[in-house]
Amino acid sequence: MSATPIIEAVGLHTHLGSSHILHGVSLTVGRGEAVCLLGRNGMGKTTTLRTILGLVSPSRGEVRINGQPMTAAPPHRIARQGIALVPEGRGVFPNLTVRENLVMAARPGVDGRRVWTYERVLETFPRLAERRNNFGNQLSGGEQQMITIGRALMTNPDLIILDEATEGLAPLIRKEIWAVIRTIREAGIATLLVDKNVKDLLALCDRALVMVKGRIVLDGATAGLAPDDDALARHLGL
Ligand SMILES: Nc1ncnc2c1ncn2[C@@H]1O[C@H](COP(=O)(O)OP(=O)(O)OP(=O)(O)O)[C@@H](O)[C@H]1O
Repeated sequence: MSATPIIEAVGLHTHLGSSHILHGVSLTVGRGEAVCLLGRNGMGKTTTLRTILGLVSPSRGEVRINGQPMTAAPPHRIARQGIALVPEGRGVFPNLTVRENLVMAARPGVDGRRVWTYERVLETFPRLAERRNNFGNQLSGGEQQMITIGRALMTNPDLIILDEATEGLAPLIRKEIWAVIRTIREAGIATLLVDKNVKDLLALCDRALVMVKGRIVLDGATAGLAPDDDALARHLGL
């Protein structure tokens, strides 16, 4: 196993319009590591992800992916480094079947492996297996979110980034999605998760980062953090 982190962000400053949103954000995600990024609304979590993924350019700071400089690189180059994004909202094609939605995303991983096949994704999401011949527009919100995660898996990634993947989903579906994240983690794929369900995230992740007003104020193992931890509660307004 290589010690080079998959993602290394160093001192990122990002402006959106005339607003200075990120104030020197540094973070790493190592191989196989599950990391969550926590923070109240508007603290800069999505902006951090977008800066790392090349969707916005930082005014200062550096992004390295697998040790290579990738600051503001085009998003498809970053994707080719084995990084898959599951965005907030769905993006499922309404006129394609579940099978077509999944298969169109298939591609080998960075090292050429093709371990995540259509069949394996259906085994991971029995609910999608039942619906495999349905069209995208016949699916519930939770099923659509499962497709977006399934599509990310079909790219045989080293890291999956999930931004609010369980937003607006029923508790039962949310539980199913967390179970899949656990499976993904056990398969050795790193995850970077942003979500509002702090308790669930602490139970799922190895490490937690907490953002306040564009800065990372806490970075530590989740093993030492309880959901009612004082510092955590203060920063998250729990
Ligand atoms: N296009 C924009 N121009 C100016 N400010 C923006 C723009 N987009 C977002 N912001 C501001 O940037 C700040 C950080 O937003 P960001 O979406 O990164 O926060 P977040 O922590 O992901 O919050 P949320 O959980 O609400 O998505 C917010 O205060 C937001 O109002």
